Amino acid sequence: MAKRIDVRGVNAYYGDVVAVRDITMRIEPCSVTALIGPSGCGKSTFLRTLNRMHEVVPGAWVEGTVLLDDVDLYAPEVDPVEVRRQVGMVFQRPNPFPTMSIYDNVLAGFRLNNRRLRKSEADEIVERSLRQVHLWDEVERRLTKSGSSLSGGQQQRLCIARAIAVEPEVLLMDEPCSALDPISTLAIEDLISQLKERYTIVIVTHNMQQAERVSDTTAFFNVAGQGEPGHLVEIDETKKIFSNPANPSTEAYINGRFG
Ligand SMILES: Nc1ncnc2c1ncn2[C@@H]1O[C@H](COP(=O)(O)OP(=O)(O)OP(=O)(O)O)[C@@H](O)[C@H]1O
Repeated sequence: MAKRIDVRGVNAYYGDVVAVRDITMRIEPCSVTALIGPSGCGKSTFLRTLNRMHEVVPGAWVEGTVLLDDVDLYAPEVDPVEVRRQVGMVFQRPNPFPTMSIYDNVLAGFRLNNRRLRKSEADEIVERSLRQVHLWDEVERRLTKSGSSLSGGQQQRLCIARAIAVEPEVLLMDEPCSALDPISTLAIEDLISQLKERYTIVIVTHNMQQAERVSDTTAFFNVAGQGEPGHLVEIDETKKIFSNPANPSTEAYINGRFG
Protein backbone atom coordinates (compact mmCIF):
# COMPACT_ATOMS: atom_id res chain seq x y z
CA MET A 1 0.00 0.00 0.00
CA ALA A 2 1.25 3.48 -0.86
CA LYS A 3 2.01 5.59 2.20
CA ARG A 4 1.98 9.27 3.09
CA ILE A 5 5.28 10.97 3.88
CA ASP A 6 5.28 13.77 6.41
CA VAL A 7 8.51 15.72 6.61
CA ARG A 8 8.95 18.07 9.56
CA GLY A 9 11.87 20.42 10.06
CA VAL A 10 14.45 18.31 8.25
CA ASN A 11 18.08 19.51 8.09
CA ALA A 12 20.66 17.43 6.23
CA TYR A 13 24.37 17.80 6.91
CA TYR A 14 27.64 16.71 5.34
CA GLY A 15 29.90 16.89 8.39
CA ASP A 16 29.27 20.35 9.82
CA VAL A 17 28.01 21.82 6.52
CA VAL A 18 24.21 22.16 6.25
CA ALA A 19 23.16 21.11 2.74
CA VAL A 20 19.38 21.62 3.20
CA ARG A 21 17.65 23.43 6.02
CA ASP A 22 14.27 23.27 7.66
CA ILE A 23 12.28 21.32 5.08
CA THR A 24 8.65 20.68 5.95
CA MET A 25 6.27 19.10 3.46
CA ARG A 26 3.59 16.48 3.12
CA ILE A 27 3.69 13.99 0.25
CA GLU A 28 0.37 12.29 -0.44
CA PRO A 29 0.02 8.58 -1.22
CA CYS A 30 -0.62 7.57 -4.84
CA SER A 31 0.66 10.86 -6.18
CA VAL A 32 3.77 12.10 -7.97
CA THR A 33 5.72 14.94 -6.36
CA ALA A 34 8.44 16.63 -8.43
CA LEU A 35 11.40 18.32 -6.75
CA ILE A 36 12.80 21.10 -8.93
CA GLY A 37 15.39 23.85 -8.45
CA PRO A 38 18.85 25.01 -9.53
CA SER A 39 21.92 22.81 -9.28
CA GLY A 40 23.24 22.49 -5.74
CA CYS A 41 20.00 23.48 -3.98
CA GLY A 42 19.87 20.07 -2.27
CA LYS A 43 17.14 18.18 -4.17
CA SER A 44 19.10 14.90 -4.29
CA THR A 45 20.29 15.29 -0.71
CA PHE A 46 16.74 15.85 0.48
CA LEU A 47 15.45 12.92 -1.61
CA ARG A 48 17.96 10.62 0.08
CA THR A 49 16.80 11.69 3.55
CA LEU A 50 13.47 10.03 2.68
CA ASN A 51 14.94 6.52 2.74
CA ARG A 52 17.95 6.97 5.02
CA MET A 53 20.39 6.81 2.11
CA HIS A 54 21.84 10.21 3.05
CA GLU A 55 23.55 8.82 6.14
CA VAL A 56 25.40 6.24 3.98
CA VAL A 57 27.85 9.06 3.06
CA PRO A 58 30.56 9.12 5.77
CA GLY A 59 29.95 12.03 8.16
CA ALA A 60 26.48 12.76 6.76
CA TRP A 61 23.55 13.05 9.16
CA VAL A 62 19.96 14.24 9.43
CA GLU A 63 17.95 16.23 11.96
CA GLY A 64 14.15 16.41 12.06
CA THR A 65 11.34 13.98 11.47
CA VAL A 66 10.29 11.92 8.45
CA LEU A 67 7.06 10.03 9.06
CA LEU A 68 5.98 7.21 6.78
CA ASP A 69 2.31 7.18 7.74
CA ASP A 70 2.83 7.17 11.51
CA VAL A 71 6.32 5.67 11.73
CA ASP A 72 9.30 7.97 12.25
CA LEU A 73 12.00 6.65 9.90
CA TYR A 74 14.68 8.09 12.17
CA ALA A 75 13.41 6.54 15.42
CA PRO A 76 16.22 4.58 17.14
CA GLU A 77 14.46 1.21 16.86
CA VAL A 78 13.92 1.54 13.09
CA ASP A 79 16.20 -0.58 10.86
CA PRO A 80 17.50 1.47 7.88
CA VAL A 81 17.63 -1.67 5.71
CA GLU A 82 13.90 -2.18 6.24
CA VAL A 83 13.31 1.53 5.50
CA ARG A 84 15.07 1.11 2.14
CA ARG A 85 12.87 -1.87 1.32
CA GLN A 86 9.76 0.20 1.96
CA VAL A 87 11.13 3.27 0.20
CA GLY A 88 12.78 2.14 -3.05
CA MET A 89 15.08 4.24 -5.18
CA VAL A 90 15.93 4.62 -8.87
CA PHE A 91 19.05 6.55 -9.85
CA GLN A 92 20.07 8.85 -12.67
CA ARG A 93 22.25 6.33 -14.51
CA PRO A 94 20.65 2.96 -15.11
CA ASN A 95 22.74 0.72 -12.83
CA PRO A 96 21.82 -2.94 -13.27
CA PHE A 97 24.38 -5.22 -11.61
CA PRO A 98 26.57 -6.00 -14.65
CA THR A 99 27.59 -9.50 -13.63
CA MET A 100 24.01 -10.57 -12.89
CA SER A 101 21.45 -11.85 -15.37
CA ILE A 102 18.27 -9.90 -16.08
CA TYR A 103 16.41 -12.44 -13.92
CA ASP A 104 18.79 -12.07 -10.96
CA ASN A 105 18.79 -8.29 -11.24
CA VAL A 106 15.04 -8.21 -10.63
CA LEU A 107 15.54 -10.35 -7.52
CA ALA A 108 18.59 -8.48 -6.18
CA GLY A 109 16.56 -6.73 -3.46
CA PHE A 110 15.53 -10.08 -1.97
CA ARG A 111 19.14 -11.22 -1.82
CA LEU A 112 20.12 -7.98 -0.05
CA ASN A 113 17.39 -8.60 2.49
CA ASN A 114 18.51 -12.24 2.84
CA ARG A 115 15.11 -13.52 1.79
CA ARG A 116 15.03 -16.98 0.26
CA LEU A 117 12.45 -17.63 -2.44
CA ARG A 118 11.10 -20.85 -3.93
CA LYS A 119 11.80 -21.13 -7.68
CA SER A 120 8.10 -20.77 -8.56
CA GLU A 121 7.77 -17.71 -6.32
CA ALA A 122 10.91 -16.15 -7.82
CA ASP A 123 9.65 -16.80 -11.38
CA GLU A 124 6.35 -15.16 -10.52
CA ILE A 125 7.99 -12.07 -9.00
CA VAL A 126 10.31 -11.67 -12.00
CA GLU A 127 7.46 -11.91 -14.50
CA ARG A 128 5.13 -9.64 -12.52
CA SER A 129 7.80 -6.94 -11.99
CA LEU A 130 8.96 -6.99 -15.60
CA ARG A 131 5.35 -6.81 -16.81
CA GLN A 132 4.68 -3.82 -14.56
CA VAL A 133 7.50 -1.91 -16.26
CA HIS A 134 6.47 -3.17 -19.75
CA LEU A 135 9.76 -5.00 -20.25
CA TRP A 136 8.55 -8.61 -20.12
CA ASP A 137 7.78 -8.99 -23.84
CA GLU A 138 11.20 -7.60 -24.75
CA VAL A 139 13.28 -9.82 -22.43
CA GLU A 140 11.17 -12.94 -21.81
CA ARG A 141 13.44 -15.00 -24.08
CA ARG A 142 16.75 -13.76 -22.67
CA LEU A 143 16.28 -13.65 -18.92
CA THR A 144 19.64 -15.35 -18.36
CA LYS A 145 21.56 -12.68 -20.32
CA SER A 146 23.41 -9.93 -18.49
CA GLY A 147 21.46 -6.82 -17.43
CA SER A 148 24.03 -4.71 -19.23
CA SER A 149 23.11 -6.32 -22.58
CA LEU A 150 19.99 -4.11 -22.66
CA SER A 151 19.60 -0.59 -24.12
CA GLY A 152 19.74 2.39 -21.74
CA GLY A 153 15.96 2.75 -21.61
CA GLN A 154 15.51 -0.98 -21.05
CA GLN A 155 18.15 -0.93 -18.32
CA GLN A 156 16.32 1.88 -16.54
CA ARG A 157 13.06 -0.08 -16.75
CA LEU A 158 14.95 -3.09 -15.36
CA CYS A 159 16.13 -0.93 -12.44
CA ILE A 160 12.56 0.19 -11.80
CA ALA A 161 11.48 -3.49 -11.91
CA ARG A 162 14.21 -4.27 -9.36
CA ALA A 163 12.96 -1.44 -7.12
CA ILE A 164 9.30 -2.52 -7.25
CA ALA A 165 9.97 -6.30 -7.00
CA VAL A 166 10.24 -6.02 -3.21
CA GLU A 167 6.86 -4.19 -3.15
CA PRO A 168 7.88 -0.87 -1.62
CA GLU A 169 5.33 1.75 -0.55
CA VAL A 170 7.29 4.69 -1.93
CA LEU A 171 9.46 5.09 -5.00
CA LEU A 172 12.15 7.79 -5.09
CA MET A 173 13.56 8.71 -8.52
CA ASP A 174 16.62 10.88 -8.91
CA GLU A 175 16.58 12.27 -12.47
CA PRO A 176 15.61 8.85 -13.85
CA CYS A 177 15.50 10.02 -17.48
CA SER A 178 18.54 12.26 -17.72
CA ALA A 179 20.66 9.56 -19.40
CA LEU A 180 17.89 8.47 -21.79
CA ASP A 181 16.82 9.41 -25.31
CA PRO A 182 13.42 11.12 -25.84
CA ILE A 183 11.56 7.89 -26.71
CA SER A 184 12.81 6.02 -23.63
CA THR A 185 12.07 9.14 -21.57
CA LEU A 186 8.44 9.13 -22.70
CA ALA A 187 8.20 5.40 -21.91
CA ILE A 188 9.46 6.03 -18.37
CA GLU A 189 7.10 8.98 -17.94
CA ASP A 190 4.12 6.83 -19.00
CA LEU A 191 5.28 4.20 -16.57
CA ILE A 192 5.48 6.75 -13.73
CA SER A 193 1.89 7.80 -14.43
CA GLN A 194 0.80 4.15 -14.17
CA LEU A 195 2.89 3.35 -11.11
CA LYS A 196 1.37 6.18 -9.11
CA GLU A 197 -1.83 4.16 -8.81
CA ARG A 198 0.10 1.93 -6.39
CA TYR A 199 3.02 3.95 -5.12
CA THR A 200 3.86 7.31 -3.64
CA ILE A 201 6.42 8.72 -6.06
CA VAL A 202 8.95 11.51 -5.54
CA ILE A 203 11.04 12.51 -8.55
CA VAL A 204 13.94 14.95 -8.90
CA THR A 205 14.04 16.47 -12.35
CA HIS A 206 15.79 19.30 -14.19
CA ASN A 207 13.30 19.03 -16.99
CA MET A 208 10.43 21.48 -16.46
CA GLN A 209 8.23 19.87 -19.12
CA GLN A 210 8.73 16.55 -17.41
CA ALA A 211 7.75 17.95 -14.00
CA GLU A 212 4.65 19.44 -15.59
CA ARG A 213 3.77 16.24 -17.46
CA VAL A 214 4.23 13.68 -14.70
CA SER A 215 3.67 15.34 -11.33
CA ASP A 216 0.60 16.27 -9.31
CA THR A 217 2.57 18.40 -6.86
CA THR A 218 5.76 20.38 -7.39
CA ALA A 219 8.23 21.57 -4.76
CA PHE A 220 10.64 24.35 -5.73
CA PHE A 221 13.96 24.42 -3.86
CA ASN A 222 16.48 27.24 -4.02
CA VAL A 223 19.75 28.29 -2.48
CA ALA A 224 20.53 31.86 -1.41
CA GLY A 225 24.19 31.73 -2.51
CA GLN A 226 27.46 29.83 -2.48
CA GLY A 227 27.89 27.95 0.80
CA GLU A 228 24.29 28.60 1.88
CA PRO A 229 21.95 25.67 2.59
CA GLY A 230 19.20 24.76 0.16
CA HIS A 231 15.64 25.50 1.28
CA LEU A 232 12.10 24.86 0.13
CA VAL A 233 10.62 27.99 -1.47
CA GLU A 234 7.14 26.62 -2.11
CA ILE A 235 5.19 23.45 -2.72
CA ASP A 236 1.81 23.38 -4.41
CA GLU A 237 -0.27 21.71 -7.08
CA THR A 238 1.84 21.43 -10.24
CA LYS A 239 -0.80 23.36 -12.22
CA LYS A 240 -0.56 26.26 -9.78
CA ILE A 241 3.26 26.24 -9.62
CA PHE A 242 3.47 26.37 -13.41
CA SER A 243 0.73 28.95 -13.98
CA ASN A 244 0.68 31.18 -10.93
CA PRO A 245 3.41 30.44 -8.38
CA ALA A 246 3.35 32.35 -5.10
CA ASN A 247 7.02 33.28 -5.16
CA PRO A 248 8.64 35.35 -7.97
CA SER A 249 11.83 33.21 -7.80
CA THR A 250 9.77 30.12 -8.69
CA GLU A 251 8.45 31.83 -11.79
CA ALA A 252 11.92 33.08 -12.75
CA TYR A 253 13.33 29.55 -12.46
CA ILE A 254 10.50 27.90 -14.38
CA ASN A 255 10.80 30.45 -17.15
CA GLY A 256 14.53 29.78 -17.42
CA ARG A 257 15.63 33.18 -16.09
CA PHE A 258 18.09 31.51 -13.70
CA GLY A 259 19.47 28.10 -12.78
N1 LIG B 1 28.89 13.67 -0.68
C1 LIG B 1 28.89 14.99 -0.43
N2 LIG B 1 29.75 15.54 0.44
C2 LIG B 1 29.76 16.86 0.72
N3 LIG B 1 28.89 17.73 0.16
C3 LIG B 1 28.01 17.26 -0.72
C4 LIG B 1 27.95 15.87 -1.07
N4 LIG B 1 26.95 15.68 -1.96
C5 LIG B 1 26.41 16.90 -2.16
N5 LIG B 1 27.04 17.85 -1.41
C6 LIG B 1 26.73 19.29 -1.37
O1 LIG B 1 25.40 19.46 -0.90
C7 LIG B 1 24.74 20.51 -1.62
C8 LIG B 1 23.46 19.95 -2.27
O2 LIG B 1 23.84 19.00 -3.28
P1 LIG B 1 22.76 18.10 -4.04
O3 LIG B 1 23.49 17.17 -4.92
O4 LIG B 1 21.81 17.57 -3.07
O5 LIG B 1 22.02 19.23 -4.91
P2 LIG B 1 21.05 19.06 -6.15
O6 LIG B 1 20.03 20.15 -6.04
O7 LIG B 1 20.54 17.67 -6.23
O8 LIG B 1 22.06 19.36 -7.34
P3 LIG B 1 22.03 18.85 -8.87
O9 LIG B 1 20.76 19.38 -9.45
O10 LIG B 1 23.25 19.51 -9.46
O11 LIG B 1 22.11 17.36 -8.88
C9 LIG B 1 25.75 21.05 -2.64
O12 LIG B 1 26.36 22.18 -2.08
C10 LIG B 1 26.74 19.91 -2.77
O13 LIG B 1 28.01 20.40 -3.10
